[in-house]
Amino acid sequence: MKRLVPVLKKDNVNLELIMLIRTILAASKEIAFRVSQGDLAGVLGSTLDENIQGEVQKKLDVLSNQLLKDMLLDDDSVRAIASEEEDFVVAGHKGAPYIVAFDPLDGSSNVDINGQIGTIFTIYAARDDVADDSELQFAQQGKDQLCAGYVLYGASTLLVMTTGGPTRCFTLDLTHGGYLLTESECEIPVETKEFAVNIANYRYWSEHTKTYFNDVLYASEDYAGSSMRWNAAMVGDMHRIISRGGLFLYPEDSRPGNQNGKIRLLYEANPLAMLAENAGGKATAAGKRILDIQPSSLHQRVPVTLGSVKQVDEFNKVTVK
Ligand SMILES: O=P(O)(O)OC[C@H]1O[C@](O)(COP(=O)(O)O)[C@@H](O)[C@@H]1O
Ligand SMILES: [Mg+2]
Ligand SMILES: [Mg+2]
Repeated sequence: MKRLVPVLKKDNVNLELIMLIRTILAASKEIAFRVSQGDLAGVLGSTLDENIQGEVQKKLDVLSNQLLKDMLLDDDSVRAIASEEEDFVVAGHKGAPYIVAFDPLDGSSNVDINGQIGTIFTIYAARDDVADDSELQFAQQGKDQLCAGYVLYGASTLLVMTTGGPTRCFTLDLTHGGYLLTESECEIPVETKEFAVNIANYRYWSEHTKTYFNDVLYASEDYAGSSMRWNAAMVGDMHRIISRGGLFLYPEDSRPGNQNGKIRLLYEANPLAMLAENAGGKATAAGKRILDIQPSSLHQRVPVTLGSVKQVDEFNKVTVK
């Protein structure tokens, strides 16, 4: 089985970027260990604090954020970082080449039930035309990501990553502690009958979104025999789609603050959109290619339609007017 670094070298990834990726993965191994210890290490449960999104932070949200933040700010190739759990951009090393954004723990509501959780990350080139700690560092379109990936803390710890080429899957080998290549080129089937959505939100959806469910998913013969899955962790739903196809939906809805849904552009939608596209899938927001969206704020949300090309197109045909 091929190890991570030789694979990245063969992909012509420069050494400095390889070293930065290794920093992120070193933090992910520490998080994987803490997650596996669960109550033994007292890491389950919530804190009394809220993040800028108004979400009560889990202890593991805070712990995984601190691990990534400390290791990244210790890396002298990092100019700045942004995180779901940090209100603002945190400056790193002056003149350094890269900036990193991350969702330290995706699927937080699964922490206390031993459900699927993960870490999502993305790397861009640092901008020299704005201040190191300016939000504008991260006002870059998703198509300019240098690297995007997630680590899934499931039965096995998996890394799914692209550096602009194929989306590849690596498995953490606990015997020597390294990630080994287990899927060289992930491919999302163009057409499937599986979809992922929190159906409990139906009442808050737009008429167009309801029409897609009523007329397409529930009524059309094409979807007879289809099945629904919802992991309550986008990384988990994403990994199923990377593995066997399907559609992930988090539409906008009428609840306060959800006019653009729940998923954050910078450290959730953009990295997963790049992985999906490089695996032959598609990722849109209200019909627009997510990777073409010009970001306007650090924690902005976008409605997400991601997965098998045929299903994404069908959803947009019905819902985008
Ligand atoms: O609670 P809901 O509405 O089902 O939302 C679940 C979604 O929220 C998220 O958990 C948000 O991410 P965080 O856990 O990182 O806050 C997604 O992973 C998941 O797809
Ligand atoms: Mg998340
Ligand atoms: Mg999170």
